[in-house]
Amino acid sequence: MKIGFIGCGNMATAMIKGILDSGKVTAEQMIASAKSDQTREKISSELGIAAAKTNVEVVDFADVVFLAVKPQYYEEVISEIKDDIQKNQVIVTIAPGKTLTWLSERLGSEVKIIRTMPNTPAMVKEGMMGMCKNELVTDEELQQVKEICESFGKAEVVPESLIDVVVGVSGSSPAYVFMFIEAMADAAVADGMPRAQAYKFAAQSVLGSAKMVLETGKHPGELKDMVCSPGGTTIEAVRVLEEKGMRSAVIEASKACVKKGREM
Ligand SMILES: NC(=O)C1=CN([C@@H]2O[C@H](COP(=O)(O)OP(=O)(O)OC[C@H]3O[C@@H](n4cnc5c(N)ncnc54)[C@H](OP(=O)(O)O)[C@@H]3O)[C@@H](O)[C@H]2O)C=CC1
Ligand SMILES: O=C(O)[C@@H]1CCC=N1
Repeated sequence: MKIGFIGCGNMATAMIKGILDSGKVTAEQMIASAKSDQTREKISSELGIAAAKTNVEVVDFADVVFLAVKPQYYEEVISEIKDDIQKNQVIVTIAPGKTLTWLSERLGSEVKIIRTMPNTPAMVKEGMMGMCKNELVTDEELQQVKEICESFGKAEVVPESLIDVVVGVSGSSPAYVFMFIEAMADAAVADGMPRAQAYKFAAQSVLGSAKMVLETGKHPGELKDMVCSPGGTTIEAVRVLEEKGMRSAVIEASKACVKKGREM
């Protein structure tokens, strides 16, 4: 299978590296385009795959084409490539807000489309992706693309109605987690710990806690209770987090994120 990326920024670079490292596809089977000469140079030198001069070149080469430009450029890029898309090709989108209906109206009603929402932890092969398809994509084609995407993390098929929710819970959420890590480290620095050490302690605690949720199958509340000794330190922190509205802040932030995605 030949894979192409239109746009090669943060998200595409992470995905391409994961795909290449998995060995499922060779560098000769991949191509990517970008706006600037500088990025095209990086595609050849850092990723070691062909750098396309035009977006049409990507479509002419690949069986599966990822649209990895910012949502505001989707319309422009689609009008550039739509006449070159063949019936057996699959177009994979990664932008928030661009529904299968919106995409079909612009790409053409006969085009196979998979709509996904990845996240940047793909850079360390710990991504989380939600994906859905239009009726022209076969289950086998969806499975093939899913397997490619699993080379940079986990992927799950969801109904399209949940893709905006995926933006809130995993597409954008790494940003909230980084803020949480930064804040915990700031507190440690305030109490005298060197900054680099503070990031390590904070990040490893988040990594370990996330693993506990995934690997023990226990309710997060139960895991929280296991840390809170009666009359101890943790329950004091939990009391202040509740007082400051931590859970509500996260819920409201995530709902604002989902709302924005629906409006895009
Ligand atoms: N960043 C994230 O955490 C996530 C992003 N996404 C989605 O991924 C998509 C890409 O985001 P991200 O990687 O962060 O963005 P970047 O800005 O990092 O990358 C965008 C890329 O698109 C290229 N580009 C711009 N215009 C064109 C064009 N007309 N033709 C070809 N290439 C073009 C740019 O080229 P150049 O480098 O030359 O400027 C750049 O390589 C977006 O739709 C975003 O919503 C989804 C989930 C998470
Ligand atoms: O902020 C954004 O719009 C993109 C989509 C999800 C993460 N980044």
